[in-house]
Amino acid sequence: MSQKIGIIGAGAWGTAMGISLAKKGQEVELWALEADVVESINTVHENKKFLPGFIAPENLTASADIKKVASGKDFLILASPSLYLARTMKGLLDVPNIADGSTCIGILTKGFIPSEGSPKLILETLEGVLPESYKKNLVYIAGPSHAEEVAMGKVTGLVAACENPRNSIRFREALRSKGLLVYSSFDVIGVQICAAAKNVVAVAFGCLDAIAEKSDVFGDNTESLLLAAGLNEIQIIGRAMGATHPETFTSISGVGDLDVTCRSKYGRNRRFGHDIIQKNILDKFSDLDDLIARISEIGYLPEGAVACKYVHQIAQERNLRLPICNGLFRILNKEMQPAQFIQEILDGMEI
Ligand SMILES: NC(=O)C1=CN([C@@H]2O[C@H](COP(=O)(O)OP(=O)(O)OC[C@H]3O[C@@H](n4cnc5c(N)ncnc54)[C@H](O)[C@@H]3O)[C@@H](O)[C@H]2O)C=CC1
Ligand SMILES: O=C(CO)COP(=O)(O)O
Repeated sequence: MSQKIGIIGAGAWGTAMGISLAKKGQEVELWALEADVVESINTVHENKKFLPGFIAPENLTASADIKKVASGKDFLILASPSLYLARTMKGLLDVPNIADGSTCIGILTKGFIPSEGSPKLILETLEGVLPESYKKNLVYIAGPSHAEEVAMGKVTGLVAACENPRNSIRFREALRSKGLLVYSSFDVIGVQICAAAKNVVAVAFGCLDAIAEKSDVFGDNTESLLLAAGLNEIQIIGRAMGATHPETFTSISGVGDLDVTCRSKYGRNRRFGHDIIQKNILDKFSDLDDLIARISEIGYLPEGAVACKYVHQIAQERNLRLPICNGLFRILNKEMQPAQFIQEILDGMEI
């Protein structure tokens, strides 16, 4: 039976998910901030700005009216970048099917949300904003899933994490197709940490990858060393923040997503690491706060740069030893030259 699905955020990932769902026959409406994105999806069935080259079925439509997109939907999928997610959600609280809790909500965003105290996880933040009935009922969806490959229908595995198994199963059934395999998890904290922190490691990986291209000292072996040490740091953060299932880190949402984000040609965090070394992209920013405030000037979205600020704060507050994440923080904050970076983190990391 066709279900009504709204997607908030027509970037590459929201659009690719919309294409996948529409191909399944679901009725999908996408909210786009940009008028030209609405226009291009509704006329030529392509998101020319964020996912060019992929044609959507006609049952995927777009609108600039966010409340209309959220209204009357069985499922609502949030796909905004972490910087805008909480603000965007607050604009939807008076939509009747959200106010009464009848729409099942899933989140695709990867990152942390700043707060007055310690940075928060996404579900924790949204639970603080949404009606009480959404507590323990939001579904967090992550895994190794570059938008381009999902839009192509390449076989992809996702994890739907929720403390209420009824909701993860509802999302699993709604999303799954021949190309999209969806598994359930109860470890909402572990899956969120993996999704946010792997982006930080992937920026560091991109730096190493660019350095290794011209190096007699670093190569593929060194990259695997960084990847394994990065997974170790992700586990340290996860354990400190309350991940409940150790196997999350070795699942597709852990090592799987870390691997694809570090190694895929589509990876933007990896690309950002490359651009730090090859294009001196940090030259135009004074420090990490300046970079985050002007992130759109990069021209693509490296969530790992934003998450790095919050991982650093969490590490300081909880006294966590994270040489890769903290080393990258010092680079992005202009406290250390990229050239020093790799050797320093290799000297300091533990596997
Ligand atoms: N692209 C991918 O392959 C995947 C992305 N994700 C995650 O999905 C989230 C969204 O990423 P993408 O779709 O790739 O983004 P994108 O880089 O393709 O698009 C940027 C998005 O930001 C929105 N935006 C810009 N300024 C805004 C504002 N002031 N208020 C609200 N929205 C604003 C744009 O409308 C657009 O939807 C991120 O957290 C990302 O880590 C997760 C898995 C895969
Ligand atoms: O989360 C992703 C893949 O699972 C996307 O990673 P990038 O943002 O680095 O492209």
